[in-house]
Amino acid sequence: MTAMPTLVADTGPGSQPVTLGPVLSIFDPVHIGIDEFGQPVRVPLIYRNMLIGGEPGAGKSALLNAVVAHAALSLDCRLVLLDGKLVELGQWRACAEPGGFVGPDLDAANKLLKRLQIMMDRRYAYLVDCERRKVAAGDAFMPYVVAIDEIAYFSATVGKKQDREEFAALLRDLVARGRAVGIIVIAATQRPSSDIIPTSLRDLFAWRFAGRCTSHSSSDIVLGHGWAQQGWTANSISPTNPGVGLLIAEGGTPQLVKTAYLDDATCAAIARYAATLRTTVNRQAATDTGQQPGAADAA
Ligand SMILES: Nc1ncnc2c1ncn2[C@@H]1O[C@H](COP(=O)(O)OP(=O)(O)OP(=O)(O)O)[C@@H](O)[C@H]1O
Repeated sequence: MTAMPTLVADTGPGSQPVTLGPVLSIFDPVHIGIDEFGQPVRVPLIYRNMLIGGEPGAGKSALLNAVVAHAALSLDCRLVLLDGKLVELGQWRACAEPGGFVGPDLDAANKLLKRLQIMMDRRYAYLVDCERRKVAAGDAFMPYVVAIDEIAYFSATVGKKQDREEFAALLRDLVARGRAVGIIVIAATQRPSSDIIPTSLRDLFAWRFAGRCTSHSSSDIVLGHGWAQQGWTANSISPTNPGVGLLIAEGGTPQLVKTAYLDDATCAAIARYAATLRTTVNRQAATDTGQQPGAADAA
């Protein structure tokens, strides 16, 4: 695990400081579950994106929550959450950036993605100035984890066509260009169809997880064309086994995974702990530098 500082929370006048930590790092691989041999499956997410698809109840939100839990506990990254269902990621709201949680509101989602796009452009300008190709651990610019549940809600369900198309274009740009500047997109959909995930978008996700799918073709839409014909299809996963799915990495072969599951109470407890850590570290940073978190991006 990447070494991170232990933090001391000041719990108020007259009380003893409480030591908080340890914490995680977004530069570490994220534990997402176990493989069919019971071995842990850990995926490096930095400089990568993850697509999660599958039928309703397949376990997509559970996987998304496991990844967001790691990100929330990683004080070296910022969190942005777009939740078309409001309650799937709602528990992590206090861990998100100020203004970084959007519920079922397409206008707000587009505004947030536009802000990220501007920040991405500025980060690229900075990298060009420094003659570098990507952000690194310890940079003034922290990685962002952008979690989206559910893509189709914003890109195909609500609002005006023009706004939905704007959402799809902004998402595509973030997924295509965000990696080098530390923007990691984790996006879930219960509609793995070619209108929601065209091949050109799918191929930009280095990690793809297909929970149970209703057909071979929707499994292929997540994993990549031709895998079902070779016997790798999320259509064969039992509907009574949520959380099981096929995970594929760029250029790799699918592997069967049972994802880690955090129930609501556990998510809430981790979220409270992570929010306390984040408040503490932001307060310390403001005291030490006189700057608010994210100041490097605003400069
Ligand atoms: N890894 C897991 N282990 C055990 N149970 C799981 C796991 N993942 C999901 N489940 C169970 O399946 C249920 C549905 O999971 P989840 O809400 O993540 O599905 P989903 O694919 O996001 O569904 P929807 O598209 O309808 O939101 C959970 O409430 C939980 O009971």
